[in-house]
Amino acid sequence: DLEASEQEGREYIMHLDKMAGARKNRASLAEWAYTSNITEENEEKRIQVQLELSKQEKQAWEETKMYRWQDFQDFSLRRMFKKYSQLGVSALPDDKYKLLMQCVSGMESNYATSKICDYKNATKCDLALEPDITEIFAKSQDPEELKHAWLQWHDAAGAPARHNFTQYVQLENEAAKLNGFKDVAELWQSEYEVSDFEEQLAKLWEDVKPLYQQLHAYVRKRLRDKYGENIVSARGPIPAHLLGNMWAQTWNNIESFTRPYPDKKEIDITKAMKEQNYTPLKMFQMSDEFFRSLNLTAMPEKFWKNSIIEKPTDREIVCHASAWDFYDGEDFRIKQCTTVDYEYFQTTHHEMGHIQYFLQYKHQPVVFRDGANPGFHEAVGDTIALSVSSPKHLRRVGLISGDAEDEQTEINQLYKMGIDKIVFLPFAYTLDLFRYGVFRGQTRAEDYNCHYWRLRDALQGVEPPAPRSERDFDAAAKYHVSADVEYARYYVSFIIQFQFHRALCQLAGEYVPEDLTKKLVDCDIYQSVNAGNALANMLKMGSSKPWPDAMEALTGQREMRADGLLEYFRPLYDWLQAENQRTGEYIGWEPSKIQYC
Ligand SMILES: C=C(C[SeH])C(=O)N1CCC[C@H]1C(=O)O
Ligand SMILES: [Zn+2]
Repeated sequence: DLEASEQEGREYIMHLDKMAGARKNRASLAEWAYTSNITEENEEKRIQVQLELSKQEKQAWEETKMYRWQDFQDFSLRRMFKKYSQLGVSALPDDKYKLLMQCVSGMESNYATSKICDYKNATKCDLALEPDITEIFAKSQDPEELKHAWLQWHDAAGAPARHNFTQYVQLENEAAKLNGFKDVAELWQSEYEVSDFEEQLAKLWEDVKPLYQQLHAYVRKRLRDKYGENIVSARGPIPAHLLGNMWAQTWNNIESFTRPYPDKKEIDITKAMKEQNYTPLKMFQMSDEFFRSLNLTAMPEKFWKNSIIEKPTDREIVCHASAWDFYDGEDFRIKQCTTVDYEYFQTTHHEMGHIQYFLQYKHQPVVFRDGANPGFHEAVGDTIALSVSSPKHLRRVGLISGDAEDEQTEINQLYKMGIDKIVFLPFAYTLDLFRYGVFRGQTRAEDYNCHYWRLRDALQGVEPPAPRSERDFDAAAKYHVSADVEYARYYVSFIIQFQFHRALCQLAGEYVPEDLTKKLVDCDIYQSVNAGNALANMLKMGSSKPWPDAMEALTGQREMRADGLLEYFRPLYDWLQAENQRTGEYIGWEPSKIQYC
């Protein structure tokens, strides 16, 4: 048959792209209907729509093979064809595709509806992750209560997912192979379009590890001072249930009793928010106002109408925060179970960052309406939140009252940022190193839990509160494992957001290297149209170019590097080294003595 010309190819792919937009709109609506009202009927409908759409995708995929797009002259046209030549899980035969959808849906609804019993009242068993268990981890300083909540949650949300997960691994790997990949690990890493992605992750970890070890040692000392050495050892990992978060992925809930200079004025943002009668809506309006102050796009009217920003009382929903693009250029939504506190103030900016990215690239062909790589999409909101969480900005909006800036206050501030941003890295790295091993067959189902804890012990220096076995499956007690969401994107985000922040701060005139009156830690880009325009120019690109081009457009660098993060936390690193020297705290940790293999 005649080789279709490049012009025919262009007409074909633009038509295909329009059809893909309508398909993705239908898929998003069915997904939204299910995750915002978890019922058998809505689950059935969602799977039905996914099945129908996968047939249409397969049909379109067959047609793209008619074109020798690899020889086309136009870069964008070649890139569009390349992306459409990847079918994803739709490459599976219908029966296996349906089974895979059922496995993931089963894990996700188990996670979303899991409940545990109250520590003091064993007959009250309606405690949900949000807000109940999250509140226990934010407030309780009773190791036994925290251990109870940790164990019950892992029993309810982790172990029951093991069978579905094992089947999901098998089917996802089959789909990956049908797309020409060895396994899902390779498929996931192909999203980053570099041949040495895993080596880059390892290199970044080597760069940050010394800083993490110093912070880990300092926190272990403070927790041992508080709970005693029978609960927190001098040289071992930190028990995971004492760090203020179910997964020990962010430690900001223990800041009040571990911060370096406790006699400095308390800066409790959550308390101030409550005292000032903040509501979830006000949090969203403040975030929207920040983005508009940068000359970025306001949330459209449908956003305010269709979003779900508080947990409904009349039905079960997936509470894990999410941002949605309905691919029609008008309908964009957030679904989250907001509570009025500092953590959700951050999350609101995180999700609004996703929506801003959707708005900035909505003119792109559907196939380019994506982050430059998955990490970029996770970094936008967090980058804005780095300005919002600066003392300068919090003072501007009245969430902290004036306090003379001095060395000790700055160390307290960097500590507060560090127990959020530095400690997250080994957690994120562990989660996908674990799953890479599973998808590659290096970790068999009978070793899931042992390998998961070996990695968390070795990389994060945390240990479970009690012995674990293969009757458990603790990895699935984390949303992203139960919901089939890749996690290296957050590891990448927590690195590159500091490269973005530094570049934006320079553009805003808020940061001047070597100028002590313009320090990175004090930077707040609020109202800087200059910074906002540069950010918008990068976001508008979507995934139309390889991500080094997007990174270069904003930062002048073409690779992800830890230098932004290390520069930001430099004063804290120096302080921690001196402090751990002073107390003689052991740096690093010996293997856990808890039985988990
Ligand atoms: C807020 C979201 C939705 Se994209 C999220 O999953 N995050 C944001 C930070 C890390 C990760 C998590 O909660 O584990
Ligand atoms: Zn996100």
